[in-house]
Amino acid sequence: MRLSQRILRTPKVLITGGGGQLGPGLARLLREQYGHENVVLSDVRKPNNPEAYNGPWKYADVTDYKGLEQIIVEQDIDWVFNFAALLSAVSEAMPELAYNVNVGGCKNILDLAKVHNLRVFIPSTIGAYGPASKLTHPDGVPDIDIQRCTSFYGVHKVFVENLGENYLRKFGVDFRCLRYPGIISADTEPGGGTTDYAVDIYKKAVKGENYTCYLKPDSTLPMMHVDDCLRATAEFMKASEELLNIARPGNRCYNISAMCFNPALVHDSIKTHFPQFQVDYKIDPVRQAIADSWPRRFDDRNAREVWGWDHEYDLGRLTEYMIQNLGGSTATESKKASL
Ligand SMILES: NC(=O)c1ccc[n+]([C@@H]2O[C@H](COP(=O)([O-])OP(=O)(O)OC[C@H]3O[C@@H](n4cnc5c(N)ncnc54)[C@H](O)[C@@H]3O)[C@@H](O)[C@H]2O)c1
Ligand SMILES: C[C@@H](O)[C@H](N)C(=O)O
Repeated sequence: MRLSQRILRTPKVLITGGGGQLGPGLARLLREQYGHENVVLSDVRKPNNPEAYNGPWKYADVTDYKGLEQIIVEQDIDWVFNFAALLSAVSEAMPELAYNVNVGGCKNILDLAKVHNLRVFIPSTIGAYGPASKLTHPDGVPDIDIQRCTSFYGVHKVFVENLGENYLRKFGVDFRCLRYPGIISADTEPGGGTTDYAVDIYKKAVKGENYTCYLKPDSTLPMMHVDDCLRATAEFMKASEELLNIARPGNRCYNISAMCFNPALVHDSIKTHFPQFQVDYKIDPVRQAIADSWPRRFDDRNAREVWGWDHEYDLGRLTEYMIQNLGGSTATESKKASL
């Protein structure tokens, strides 16, 4: 009964925390697939992106259960993508608020999913693993590993991964979760994470300025182009409940991976287009400690085998994309222009 209802109609979607780095792009993608009126974008801050004006926009605070419930009922929501969060560096600076949003907000969403029969997507992160994982699995941390995190953000995410899977087992809530790498986008700002340097470095290069990096040159982390991340999210959310239940019963948290790099490698990649571009280093101890505790590589073979995940962007393609979309010219374009 529940399943057939979900299959028969176009889902009505709510994106919470939708005014950040990832929400606007997800809304754009889902509106192309399900129709503009069927995707409600929401946040606690005023609309700050063009997508907010391309369809319904609501104020929604994930720590306010009743307020969320009102939107879910009035808008007849079927699927929720909960993007509301405080990222790793901000969570270290504001741990109480971070707990309320990252844990309390997700608990509200899961409770509402139980009451109103929702499919729920809550992203997790490479930050859901602690220092032991990268030592035990230097070639790629797998989906199932000991998760002893040393950042508040990581601790919150691990709790929500486990709570979501327990709501699946005990109450049948259709909870889904992908552990994202650091995400790189050209048209939206990163929200205060440890991986933000990988966006900022391109902005400086395109402006013709040098960059001072807060992570060490060899701090390797898993990274991903935003289009790969959002496509994975949309595809995973569409995968049938039967497929996911049969493949890995009770288990709904998948790693996804595309590339791994560090500041020195991005610098080299940018220099193939801007040979004069310089990077120096002024280490931020808080973000460096977080980066040091995270996996350098991610093993995402379950996502690839079970529901067909694959990435499109590697570092070379990412660099070309960032330069073009931030208004610069790649080496090939500059060469053509000079002929
Ligand atoms: N961007 C990445 O590199 C990355 C990597 C791994 C996981 N993730 C996860 O993806 C999700 C989206 O990340 P993002 O980069 O867009 O984050 P972001 O920080 O850019 O945006 C988060 C949004 O949440 C909103 N918000 C804060 N408190 C809220 C509240 N009480 N109620 C509703 N909204 C609230 C903020 O206003 C902000 O617009 C998060 O769960 C994050 O942990 C992101
Ligand atoms: C990796 C991810 O969770 C986020 N970009 C952060 O650095 O906090």
